[in-house]
Amino acid sequence: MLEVNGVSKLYENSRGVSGINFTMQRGEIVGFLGPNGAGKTTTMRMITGYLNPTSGSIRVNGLSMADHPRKARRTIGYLPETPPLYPEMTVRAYLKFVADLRDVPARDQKRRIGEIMEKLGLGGREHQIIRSLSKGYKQRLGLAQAIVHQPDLLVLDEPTSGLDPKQIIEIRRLIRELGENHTVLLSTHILPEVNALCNRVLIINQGQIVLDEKPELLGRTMGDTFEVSLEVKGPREDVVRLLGGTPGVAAVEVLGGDESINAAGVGEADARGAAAAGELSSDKPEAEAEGTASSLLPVSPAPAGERPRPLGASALSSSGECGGAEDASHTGEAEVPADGTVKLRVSAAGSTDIREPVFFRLAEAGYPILEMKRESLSLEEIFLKLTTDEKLAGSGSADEADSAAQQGGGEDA
Ligand SMILES: Nc1ncnc2c1ncn2[C@@H]1O[C@H](COP(=O)(O)OP(=O)(O)OP(=O)(O)O)[C@@H](O)[C@H]1O
Repeated sequence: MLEVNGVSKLYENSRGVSGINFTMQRGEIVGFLGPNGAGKTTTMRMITGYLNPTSGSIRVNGLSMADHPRKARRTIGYLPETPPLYPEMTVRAYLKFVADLRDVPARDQKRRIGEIMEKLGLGGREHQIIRSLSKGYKQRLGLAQAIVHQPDLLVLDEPTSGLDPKQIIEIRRLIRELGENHTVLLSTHILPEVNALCNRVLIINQGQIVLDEKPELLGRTMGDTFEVSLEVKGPREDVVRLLGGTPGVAAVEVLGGDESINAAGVGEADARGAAAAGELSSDKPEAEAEGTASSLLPVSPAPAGERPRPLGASALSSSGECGGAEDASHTGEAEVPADGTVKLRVSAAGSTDIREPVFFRLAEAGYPILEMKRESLSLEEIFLKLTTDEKLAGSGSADEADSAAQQGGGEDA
C-alpha cells in the first residue's frame, strides 16, 4: 500500500529526515511518534506529495509519487496539523470545493458529501460558516475534506491536537471507524492514543526511524524481561519459595506492606527471631540477617537437572535441612499475612512467558492466584529510552539547527 524507500530530506539549514524506510499494508493503523523536530511532518508531507524528497522514493498503491504525483495523490487523504479550511465558506460549499479539486465526478458529489457529513457528525451544519465552528467540528471538517475523494491511505498529522477530552474521544472514534475502510498513518504526541488506536508504532528520532513494532511486542523488542505481578492467597514464605523454584523464574519480590522481605526470604521481625534461634545459615552477612538487604530474591543457579531455587529458600534449608521452613509453612507455622494474601513481582530470566509455570506451581500447592498481571515497559518508557539523546545535552546541535532553519527558512515544494 505504501512504500517509503531510503527517503531523505535536507533543508537548507537543517536535516529534515535521513534514510527513512518503512512500508504499510492495507488496513493498518500506524502511529507515528517522535519528539518535536524529529521529522514527522516532513515525512508526512513527502508521503502526501506536498514536499519533494532530496533522495529516495515513495510509492503509494504501486504508483511512484515522483513519476505520477497526481494519480498517487488521488489515493491519499491528508489532514495537516492545521486543517486547510476557508473560514468564510459554509461547510457544504467547502466540501464541494474540495470535491472539485479532487476530481470527484459532479454526479457523485451530492451523495458523497451527504454521506461524509453524516459519517462525521456534520449533519445539520451544512450551511454554517466555517469560522463559527468549534475546534472539534473544524477537525471533523478537516477529516471530511481528507476522505471526500475516497482515498485508500489517510495521513493525519496530530489529529487530536488542541481538542478538549470529549472532542478527543469523538475524533478517535471517527478515526477508528475510518480505519475500517482506510489505511491510516497518524502522528501524535499523545502516547495512549497509539495504544487506543494503532496496530503498529513507528518512532522517529532526529530524522531516523528508531522503532517499528506492534504495540504488544514493544517490550520484547526492547529486550524487556518478562515480569508478572501477583496476588496469592497463602503463607508468604512458602509462596516465595515455590515461585523461586519455578522453572524460568529469576527473581521474586514481595511488594507492599510494612515489612519488606529480605534476601533470606524472611521479614525483618522474622529475621531477627530466626537469627536468634540460629535458623539462618551462619555464612549469611549480618546486614541481610537484619533485614537491610533488598527485597528482591534472585534465584541461585541450579545444578544441572535441578530447578533453580531462591537464595532465601537455600539459606533456610541449608541450616534447617529442609525441616524448618518448608514443613512449617505447609503446616501453617509460616507467617500468614493478616488477610492471608501476599503481593509479589516475579521476573523471568529473559523474555520467556512464565505465567503458565507460575500458575501450575501455585495451583499444585493449593495457593489460589487472586490476580496475575503482566508488567511491561510502558510506551512512555520506551519512547523516552529511544528519544532521549545524551549527545544533545552538551552540544545543542539540534536546537541550533532548528533555530537556524526557522530563521533561514527552507525549501518547500
Ligand atoms: N520548511 C522548513 N525549512 C527548514 N527546516 C525545516 C522546515 N520544516 C521542518 N524543518 C526542520 O526539519 C526538522 C524536522 O521538522 P518536522 O517539522 O518534520 O518535525 P516534527 O517531528 O513534525 O516536529 P513537531 O512534532 O514539532 O511538529 C526540524 O529540525 C525542523 O526545524
